[in-house]
Amino acid sequence: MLRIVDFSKTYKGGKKAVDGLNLEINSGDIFGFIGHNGAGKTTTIRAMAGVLDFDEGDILIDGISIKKDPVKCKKVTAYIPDNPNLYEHLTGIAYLNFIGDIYEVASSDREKAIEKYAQALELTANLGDSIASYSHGMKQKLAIISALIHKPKLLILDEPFVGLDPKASHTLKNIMVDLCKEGSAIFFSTHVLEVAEKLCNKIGIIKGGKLAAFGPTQQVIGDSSLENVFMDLIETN
Ligand SMILES: Nc1ncnc2c1ncn2[C@@H]1O[C@H](COP(=O)(O)OP(=O)(O)OP(=O)(O)O)[C@@H](O)[C@H]1O
Repeated sequence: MLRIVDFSKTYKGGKKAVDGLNLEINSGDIFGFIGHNGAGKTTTIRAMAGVLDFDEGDILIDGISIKKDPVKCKKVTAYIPDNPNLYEHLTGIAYLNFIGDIYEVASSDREKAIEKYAQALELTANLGDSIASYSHGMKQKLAIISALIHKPKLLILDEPFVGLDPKASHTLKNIMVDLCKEGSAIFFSTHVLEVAEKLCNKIGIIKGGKLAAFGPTQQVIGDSSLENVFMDLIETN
């Protein structure tokens, strides 16, 4: 579903944020992308989502290069940034319908998805309100619902649990598990290692722009814990 091949990104000014990254995620995988601040997670995620240009390597979604056909890739992908920028002057429901229109989701499918996820995330009563009146967590919930309307084959989330209350975090985890059971793949970054350890069947640890560990969670962790493995990797040069 996702193949990252020799991907590197150097920002203007010469900062090489990601250096020769290779990894592969399949349908049904929940992949947790771990790394210290500035390790290169958001850079990778933004390139995957088609919102950041890059010169070196390629990123293939469902077999299609994000460089060669970004529109086709975006049709099967949903991306929730760490700080979603929503259209504040719209109501929640108008925003969801706007996204449904962009992805050409039939109105009955759209209504079902909105009802299901708004109820699960307890946002139904607020959908008629303007987004400008939403709290940070409510905006995040709306962004999550909007990402699920077209049933993406690849769901990309940057720090999805930050700002969500414990119940909403629990609900989101269940939604992620269900989505993967239905054949989607999920790629998310997090600093919450306990969540990654419990939720993910695959883990990648990025350090200084390079992949320091990658594989099935059990293989990466062994007899240790993700926290211990992470600390060992980060502290060795
Ligand atoms: N627009 C930019 N211009 C120049 N350098 C950048 C830019 N964006 C990120 N960087 C640099 O690239 C490196 C990787 O940043 P990135 O945002 O990908 O890290 P991250 O792993 O997501 O970090 P965090 O956990 O703090 O969100 C950092 O050294 C950062 O300073």
